[in-house]
Amino acid sequence: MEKHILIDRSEAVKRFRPIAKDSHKGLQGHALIVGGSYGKMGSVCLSAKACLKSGAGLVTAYIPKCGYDVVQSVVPEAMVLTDDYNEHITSVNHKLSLQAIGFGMGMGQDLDTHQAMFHFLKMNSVPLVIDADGLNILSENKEWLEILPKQTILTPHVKELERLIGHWDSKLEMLENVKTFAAKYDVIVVVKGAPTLIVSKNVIYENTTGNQALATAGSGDVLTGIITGLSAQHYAPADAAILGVYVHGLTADLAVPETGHHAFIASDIIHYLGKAFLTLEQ
Ligand SMILES: NC(=O)C1=CN([C@@H]2O[C@H](COP(=O)(O)OP(=O)(O)OC[C@H]3O[C@@H](n4cnc5c(N)ncnc54)[C@H](OP(=O)(O)O)[C@@H]3O)[C@@H](O)[C@H]2O)[C@@H](O)CC1
Ligand SMILES: Nc1ncnc2c1ncn2[C@@H]1O[C@H](COP(=O)(O)OP(=O)(O)O)[C@@H](O)[C@H]1O
Ligand SMILES: [Mg+2]
Repeated sequence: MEKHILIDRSEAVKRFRPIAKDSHKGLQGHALIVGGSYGKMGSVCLSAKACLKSGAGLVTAYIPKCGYDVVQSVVPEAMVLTDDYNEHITSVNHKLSLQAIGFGMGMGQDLDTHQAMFHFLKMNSVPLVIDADGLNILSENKEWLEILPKQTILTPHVKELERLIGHWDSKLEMLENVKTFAAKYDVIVVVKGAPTLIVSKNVIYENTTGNQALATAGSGDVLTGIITGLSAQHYAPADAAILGVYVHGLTADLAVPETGHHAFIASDIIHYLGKAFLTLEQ
């Protein structure tokens, strides 16, 4: 029989590791956030900042040239590498030693960007989180799923999931199809929604945190940053996904008594991350 596990505080605490007193930024992991295109650089800012605020020691953003001033100004803690091209990504060239990569937010789907993603996937062996246009490009090139690093984390919302695995008629059929897909390609699928479900090795995890305040632009970009930040700290991929989804939802639960549902925006997820992580240390 399949296992169905609710992600509650005890499941999160089981996985959470406080930061060691003698740690330093080198030990906290270096994450690369690859994404952005003209008009969608905010997605990278949100991801990079969430990644830092989840404990990653170093974060570099890899973006098209036009986003340089934006990311340097909005997230001064992050380093920035730029593509040769101005408005979208055409290659992913770096010589960094990395512990995790978050890929795809705001990236667009230009054909040059397809090529860049293919060459990147062929060369890359670093733990990977793929979101948004990274998923959309994969959906157009399904044979590339074979070259993903094992246990890559995919974070589709329902529409992105449908592009990836095709149509379903019931939630049961969707879950069956996601399980088959996850097993075939040895990936972890975070099916974002209300509630978010995580499918990993034939186990379905159902998140218990979060609310409708998260129905706001950029909240998925923040989740990708959080999961990438945890992956950079050597959390096993499933643990990074489970803990990431839990704290992401918890920020909204903690915030709503103060912000209400309407005024809560993706930056507030980042703002409340400290309070959310603190609940796990108590
Ligand atoms: N500030 C920035 O820079 C931001 C940049 N962003 C970047 O923009 C790019 C495009 O991403 P995207 O998700 O907006 O476009 P897309 O995949 O076509 O999905 C849209 C359609 O999907 C559906 N849908 C979505 N969620 C659903 C759900 N839970 N449950 C059910 N359906 C759902 C819904 O379809 P409908 O229901 O209207 O048929 C909706 O109209 C991407 O790179 C992203 O990173 C954004 O992150 C925003 C902030
Ligand atoms: N009504 C809701 N209840 C709980 N979580 C929600 C709700 N609406 C959206 N979310 C969460 O917000 C995030 C939205 O991600 P996504 O659609 O990728 O946003 P974006 O692309 O704008 O960053 C997901 O983590 C999803 O689970
Ligand atoms: Mg998204």
